[in-house]
Amino acid sequence: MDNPALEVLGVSHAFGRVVALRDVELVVPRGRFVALLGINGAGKTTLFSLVTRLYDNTSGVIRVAGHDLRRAPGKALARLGVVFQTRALDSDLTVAQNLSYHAALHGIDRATARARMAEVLAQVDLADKAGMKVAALSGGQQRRAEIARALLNRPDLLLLDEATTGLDVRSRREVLALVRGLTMGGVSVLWATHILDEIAPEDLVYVLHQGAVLAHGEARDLAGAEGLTRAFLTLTEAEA
Ligand SMILES: Nc1ncnc2c1ncn2[C@@H]1O[C@H](COP(=O)(O)OP(=O)(O)OP(=O)(O)O)[C@@H](O)[C@H]1O
Repeated sequence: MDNPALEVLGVSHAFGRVVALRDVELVVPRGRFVALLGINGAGKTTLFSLVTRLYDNTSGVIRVAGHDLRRAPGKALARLGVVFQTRALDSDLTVAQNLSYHAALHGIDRATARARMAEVLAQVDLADKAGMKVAALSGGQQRRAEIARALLNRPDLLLLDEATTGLDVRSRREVLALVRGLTMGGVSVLWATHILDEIAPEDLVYVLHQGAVLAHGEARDLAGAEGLTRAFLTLTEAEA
């Protein structure tokens, strides 16, 4: 259990001539909320696609909870929960139907799935919505249902790609608070965002720009006296 939840070591990726990631080094320690901060095109989704094995990483090493993604993909992916940018639930099915389908995909037996469903719906405060069609939920509730889905296999590491996109201010705050709360229960989080005010002073932050990590550390240290927005602009403008 001492291994970091995620280690990305010397990882690069290109789409033809477009270099999307350059020698990226990133670590998510156990129980931490880590923000991956970058503007559109920085490489956040590409990094997530490598960690989820949508793309094969041909350079460097990626380990999830100590399991090498190339040598032991099954073990590594079993420790992972993912909330993608695009909606992943079937809106014509109920929350419970969506979750049981996903549990079956993970090879979780029916009795365990039923218990886990109750557990994860309570974690995201949707215990009373299991029987509702996804289409009837608010945007914030749908995001929470997606987080519940990602928690079904009790992951060590939760990846969320721009999870608050399209949500109003209140729902955004709720989703963020909920995910931060999960770290108290031992889940480690990698939260990709371009929204600076989603980051708290105690968070670990990786600033990704044009595929490279420009800086990392606790947000309060990166922000210094000038504040995080100014520090981010200074870092990324120097590279523009
Ligand atoms: N399938 C692809 N084919 C070609 N180029 C791609 C592909 N996917 C991403 N890219 C390019 O790789 C770079 C990184 O893109 P990526 O989607 O990872 O960034 P991002 O930080 O997730 O941005 P966004 O927030 O807009 O999703 C960009 O220059 C993008 O145009």
